[in-house]
Amino acid sequence: MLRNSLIGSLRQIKPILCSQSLRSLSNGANSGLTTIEVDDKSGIATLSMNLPPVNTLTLNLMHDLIDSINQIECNKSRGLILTSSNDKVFSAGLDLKELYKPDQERLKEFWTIFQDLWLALHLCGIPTAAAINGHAPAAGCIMATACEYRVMLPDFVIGVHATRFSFLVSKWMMLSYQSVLPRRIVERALNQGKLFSTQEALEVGLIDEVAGSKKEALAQCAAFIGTFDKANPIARTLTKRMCRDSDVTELLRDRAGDLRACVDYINTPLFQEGLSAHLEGLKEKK
Ligand SMILES: CC/C=C\C/C=C\CCCC/C=C/C(=O)SCCNC(=O)CCNC(=O)[C@H](O)C(C)(C)COP(=O)(O)OP(=O)(O)OC[C@H]1O[C@@H](n2cnc3c(N)ncnc32)[C@H](O)[C@@H]1OP(=O)(O)O
Repeated sequence: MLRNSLIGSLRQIKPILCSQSLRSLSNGANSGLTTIEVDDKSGIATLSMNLPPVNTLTLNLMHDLIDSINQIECNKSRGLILTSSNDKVFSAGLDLKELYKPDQERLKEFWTIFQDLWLALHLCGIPTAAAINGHAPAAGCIMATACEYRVMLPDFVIGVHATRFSFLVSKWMMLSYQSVLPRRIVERALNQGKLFSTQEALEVGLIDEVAGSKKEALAQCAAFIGTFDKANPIARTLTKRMCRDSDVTELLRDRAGDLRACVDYINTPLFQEGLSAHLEGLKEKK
């Protein structure tokens, strides 16, 4: 919807054609893996991921997230807060089972929808914030960095630890990380495969605030969204897009090339062996 129009022209505002009223958000044709609650007073929408046990980004969850982001934008909510219904995990990142000995066509679909989700979050016209109420490794962290503000609960971890199991990240994922953290910290953290504790994440600036509870985190995100009250919404949206233009263009200029590179890499023995060991490690943890 709004995001798709940007593929043609990043600087243009697409007229909002949606006709649903603000309070009538439903999950329509999606699989029900997300819920949307709109606060009557503030008009802010809370978008919760709800795929037990750990909100892995499966094809269906990513589809539902994109659908929900589009609905929230179309219904002219004042802002979007991304969070999780699970009280220990924000999101465990991409569904590793989709990457292990994958069916090639499904893998292409999977990677393409991951690109779509990143674009949907990155280009969302309204203010966005993440209430990180649990662990946020890998793509869980990338989703949070695509939002404009991050509030996290104590005693969890966040970061992109891909190199620990011989994964690479695409340049657009690195840019997302780099839009929040200084380049030298990103370089070191990506190379180390570092997962930051909540306190470390606050100290380096990966998150903006720590909250004592989910309720507080949601309130802090809402307060952040309220800071835009004096800005004209259209001017704000255009300015946000201008600020994000180079990162988004990096992906849009060659989406097919990114897809090819990822599919090729995922099919290498290096990747598959690292992934197999990682999956074993997750099983042995029990
Ligand atoms: C040019 C570029 C080239 C190439 C690109 C190539 C590659 C692309 C990859 C790019 C970057 C990667 C992005 C990703 O997001 S990969 C996903 C990485 N995520 C993880 O490694 C997280 C793993 N999970 C955990 O660490 C823990 O589960 C977590 C989140 C801390 C929660 O812990 P806990 O509450 O104790 O829960 P369990 O560990 O017991 O997990 C419950 C259950 O879920 C299964 N599971 C967990 N995470 C995943 C996952 N990501 N995918 C699939 N399944 C997962 C886990 O195995 C348990 O299953 P069980 O059946 O045993 O109950």
